[in-house]
Amino acid sequence: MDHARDAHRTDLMTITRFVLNEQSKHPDSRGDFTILLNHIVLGCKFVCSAVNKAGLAKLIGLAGDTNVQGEEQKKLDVLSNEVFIKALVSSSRTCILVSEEDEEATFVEPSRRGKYCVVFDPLDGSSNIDCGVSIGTIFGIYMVKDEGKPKIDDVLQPGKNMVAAGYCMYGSSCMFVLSTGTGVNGFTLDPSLGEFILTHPNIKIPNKGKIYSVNEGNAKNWDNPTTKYVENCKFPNDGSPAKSLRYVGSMVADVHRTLLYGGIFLYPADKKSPNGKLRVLYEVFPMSFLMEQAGGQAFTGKQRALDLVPKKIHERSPIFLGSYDDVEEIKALYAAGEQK
Ligand SMILES: O=P(O)(O)OC[C@H]1O[C@](O)(COP(=O)(O)O)[C@@H](O)[C@@H]1O
Repeated sequence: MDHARDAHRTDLMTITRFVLNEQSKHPDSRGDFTILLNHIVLGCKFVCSAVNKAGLAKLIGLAGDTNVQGEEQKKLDVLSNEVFIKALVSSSRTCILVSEEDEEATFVEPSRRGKYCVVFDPLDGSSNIDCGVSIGTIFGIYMVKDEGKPKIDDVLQPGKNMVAAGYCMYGSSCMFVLSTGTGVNGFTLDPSLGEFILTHPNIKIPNKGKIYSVNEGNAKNWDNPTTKYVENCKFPNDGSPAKSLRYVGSMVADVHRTLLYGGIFLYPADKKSPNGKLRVLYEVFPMSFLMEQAGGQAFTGKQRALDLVPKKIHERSPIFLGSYDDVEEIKALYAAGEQK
């Protein structure tokens, strides 16, 4: 699809108009879904402007605290987290919030409570924040079972139960990519309008790609199927050309490229981190939801990623996601490994 040529055909479809149209697919939510998404969009615009002027506004560097992951928090991590917590609570459409930066889930007070649970990574790619390389925000949305009595089990659900997921990438352009369960659409922020405009309608990932994306620095600790798969990418044994390696080190940026160009992104388990590094609720699930909606797939090394049932809110899982045929290859290697 030639997005630039088709842009005029999407007749300046703003994300607000788009979501309003989507709203008709959520007849039960009385506009709640639109209001919630507009508050997430507002949070992304706020963070986008803070990231753009980080160097000028002394927002570079460490905040001085450590988060639940044991990571030193960056000033922008803390600011982004506060922005999204405020935006989500002020929407009066949420009841449980799970953030990468907060040890415990936030239960919204009854007077401002709504029916949605939001899991999010307010600023993903922290290792790239201070050098201006693309970073992003990732989110997933669940419906609460009983609005009157929200429980932590309402977010410890399989990823396939999410009603929407998305990310916002703060890169050379600011892009908001969203799925509400009926395909994936991309919106580019027009800074002069302050509006996200539909520029990438109905994104479909190519069935097979020419790119693999992994931190090869961990190679010595990988298991056999992963080692074999990456070896095949570099030295294909079927005469096909070698894949190119691309790795930004920000999941949002690496997954965004994979979604548009095809190929595979993997963060496997290794001897040092047997559950991998990436968090199930607010990294693995939203990206897997988007990948499946775009025609790709997401695999943990053992199962379909969206079938996972997390036991803890900051649980980690290995992940292999991207073009359908590329992920099939690694699934076959793990299946073969199991037979041995
Ligand atoms: O530096 P590594 O080990 O390759 O890890 C990079 C991965 O870690 C992350 O930065 C983790 O996310 P946070 O920065 O939000 O903690 C991902 O964005 C990225 O894919």
